[in-house]
Amino acid sequence: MAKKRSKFRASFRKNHDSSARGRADSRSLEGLSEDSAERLTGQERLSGKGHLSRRRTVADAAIVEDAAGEMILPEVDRTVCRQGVVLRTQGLISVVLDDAGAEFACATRQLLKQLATDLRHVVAAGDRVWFRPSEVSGGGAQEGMIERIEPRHGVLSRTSRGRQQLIASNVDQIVIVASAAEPRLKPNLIDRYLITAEKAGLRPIVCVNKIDLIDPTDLVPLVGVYAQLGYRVLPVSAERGRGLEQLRAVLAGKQTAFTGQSGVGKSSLLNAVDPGLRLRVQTVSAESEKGRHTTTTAELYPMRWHADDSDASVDGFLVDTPGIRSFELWDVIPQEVAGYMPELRPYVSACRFPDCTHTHETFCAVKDAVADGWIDTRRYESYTQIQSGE
Ligand SMILES: Nc1nc2c(ncn2[C@@H]2O[C@H](COP(=O)(O)OP(=O)(O)OP(=O)(O)O)[C@@H](O)[C@H]2O)c(=O)[nH]1
Ligand SMILES: [Zn+2]
Repeated sequence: MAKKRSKFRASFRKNHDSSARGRADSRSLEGLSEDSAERLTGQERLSGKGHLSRRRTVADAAIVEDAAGEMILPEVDRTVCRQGVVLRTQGLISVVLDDAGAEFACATRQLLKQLATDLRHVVAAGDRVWFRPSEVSGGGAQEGMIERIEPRHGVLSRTSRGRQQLIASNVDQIVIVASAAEPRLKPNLIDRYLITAEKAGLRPIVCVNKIDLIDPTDLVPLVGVYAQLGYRVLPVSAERGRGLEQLRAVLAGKQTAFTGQSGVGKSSLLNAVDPGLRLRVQTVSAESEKGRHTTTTAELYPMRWHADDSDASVDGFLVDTPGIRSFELWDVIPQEVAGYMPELRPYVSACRFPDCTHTHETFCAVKDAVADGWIDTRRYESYTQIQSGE
C-alpha cells in the first residue's frame, strides 16, 4: 500500500512539473505566475528541476547533492548569517534590511551570480536573503555578503528587447488605484490593470479614491460587478481619511505594488496610510522625471502605521517603481485578453472557431453569454476595446 501511494505521488509530481513547464514556456518569461516565476530563480537551478538543470555543472564544486542526486540550496551558517529583505539594488550592491531593522550594503556571493547569468539582475528588490555581516570597523555603513536567496513567489518581470527583466520579487498583491472623479472614473482602465495583474499572477485589489467628491451610492453597480468576479473593491478618500483602516488591513504583512493613472491620488493615499513615507515617495517620482525609464528595478519601502520608537516595526512593504505605476497592459497580447477575464474564460473553448476573437464571428459562445446576460455588457465592451488595441 505504502509503495503504491509513493508511486502515485511520484507520478503526480511528474505531471505537475510538466504542466508548470508548459505554462512557463507559453508565457515566454513575461508576466509570470507564482509557480512558473519560481522556475527562473537560482534556487530552481540549484534544485536541478526542469529545463534549467543544464546549469548544474556551473558550480558543481560548491553545491551539495542529496542521495537522489538532486541539488539543494547552499547551506548557510545560521549562527553567523542573518535574514533580511532586499530593499533595492544599486549596481553590484544590494541594500538589505535585517529582521532587527538595520540596513546592510551587501555584495553577492559569486556562486549565486554564476547561477543566474541570463537574468540581468541576480538579486531583486523583495528578495528574502541570508547574508553574512562583515566586521564593522569604526562607525561606517554596515556591510555584508548575500549567501542565499530564498525561493521566490510573485515575481514581477517584463520583456525588454527579447530579454526578461526581473523587476521585483515576492510581490503579494497589487492595488489598482482609480478615482471616483477628477479624473473621472474609467472602468475600462481598471479592467486593463486587472488583466495585467491576472497575467502577472498577482492578487489585484481595486481602490476607488476621492469618494468625497461623489455620492458613494453611485459606485454600487461597479462594486457589484467586480465583487461578483471575486475582486476586492475598497472605496476610500485620502483627503478625508475614509476607508484607510480597511486599506491598512489589506496591506498588513504584505508586499504591495500600487498602480493607477496619474492624478488619481496614489501618493496622497500612501502618505495617508503612512505619513512617514512622504519624502521617500516623492524621491521616487522626482527621479523618474529624469528619464529613468530604462531602469525598471523596483524599490521596497517599509511602511509603518503603528509607529512607535522602534524602527523594526514594519507593518507592510510598498513595492514601487515608475514602471509599476503605469503597468497598464504590460506584455499582454490581444489573443490573451479573454483568458485573463474570469467571466469570459469559461466560454472561450466553446466557440466554433478556435481563433475566435469573440467580436464579429458567428457561433461565438462568449457573445451568446453576453446576449443571455451571463457576462456584464460593460465588461464585454471593455474586452472588445482592449483586444482591438483601442
Ligand atoms: N478631493 C480629493 N482629492 C484628492 C484625494 N486624494 C488625492 N487628491 C488630490 O488629487 C491630486 C493628485 O494626487 P496625487 O497623490 O499626486 O496623485 P498620483 O496618483 O500620485 O499622481 P502621479 O504621481 O502623477 O502618479 C492632488 O491634487 C491631491 O490633492 C481625495 O481623496 N479627494
Ligand atoms: Zn468567440
